[in-house]
Amino acid sequence: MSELRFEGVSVRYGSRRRGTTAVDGVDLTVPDGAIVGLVGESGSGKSTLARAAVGLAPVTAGRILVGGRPVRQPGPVQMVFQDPYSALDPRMTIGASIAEAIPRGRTDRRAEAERLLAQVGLAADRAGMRPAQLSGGQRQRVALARALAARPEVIIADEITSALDVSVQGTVLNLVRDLQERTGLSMLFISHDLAVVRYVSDFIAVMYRGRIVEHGPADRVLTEPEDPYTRELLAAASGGDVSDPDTGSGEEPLPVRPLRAQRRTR
Ligand SMILES: Nc1ncnc2c1ncn2[C@@H]1O[C@H](COP(=O)(O)OP(=O)(O)OP(=O)(O)O)[C@@H](O)[C@H]1O
Repeated sequence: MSELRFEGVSVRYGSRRRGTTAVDGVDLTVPDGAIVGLVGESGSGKSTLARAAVGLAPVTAGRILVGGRPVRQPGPVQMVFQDPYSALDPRMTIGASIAEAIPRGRTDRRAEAERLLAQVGLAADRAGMRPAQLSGGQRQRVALARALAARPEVIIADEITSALDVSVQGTVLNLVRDLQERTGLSMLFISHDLAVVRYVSDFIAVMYRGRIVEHGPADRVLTEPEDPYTRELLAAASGGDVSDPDTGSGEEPLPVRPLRAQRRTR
């Protein structure tokens, strides 16, 4: 896995006179093997920044590096979206969708697809099913398996739990943490919801009107926020509205401190 680095990245849509600067001179690093949570309200530019890393938004200034080299397309960054249907062909079986994303030259694609299914917590017999036969949470697991199939250096997850029931969000977040620990993935994890971001992140970056207004270790940003906008987000999220499946009923709110940071400091 590799570091993802945005250096002075700007993205502008539209004409010079009547356009929008969606991303405005962003410097942001996702260290090798870390999860960076990117949080901010709708329209702050999070998705545009992510899309720039996979060639889906025009970089008008700055550069994006993976492992110190300018990012190539198609390349080492894989993105998972809010709506897993965008990545999964409804006519294809789950197994075929995953196998299709495995780079050519690998011998047993079927076995590899089954290994990836297991890695995201789905039984091998799901391979013959189609997306419509799965729940939203299961589809998101398949989307993650498909992203992993491409052997990326970095994964960008853009609002991957936003369309899920609250009771399912926690299981997908736990999967993200487990995958990161097992594979050493570098990950940019985007959500408008700080309660979600703090559950998985080593570092948190806060985006507001196209700029990063705060960035630091998750613990520090959550306990000593420097920017007033971060404080607002914290106040809004302090109840914690994500269920943690590990706590039994699935209805317990998340603790205010992120579990990830707690584990690291034990
Ligand atoms: N293809 C596009 N053409 C023109 N403007 C765009 C385009 N995509 C995004 N924008 C604008 O760029 C700004 C940032 O949008 P973006 O979707 O990146 O924000 P976001 O923080 O990801 O919000 P959301 O979570 O709602 O997607 C917004 O003002 C949006 O209207």
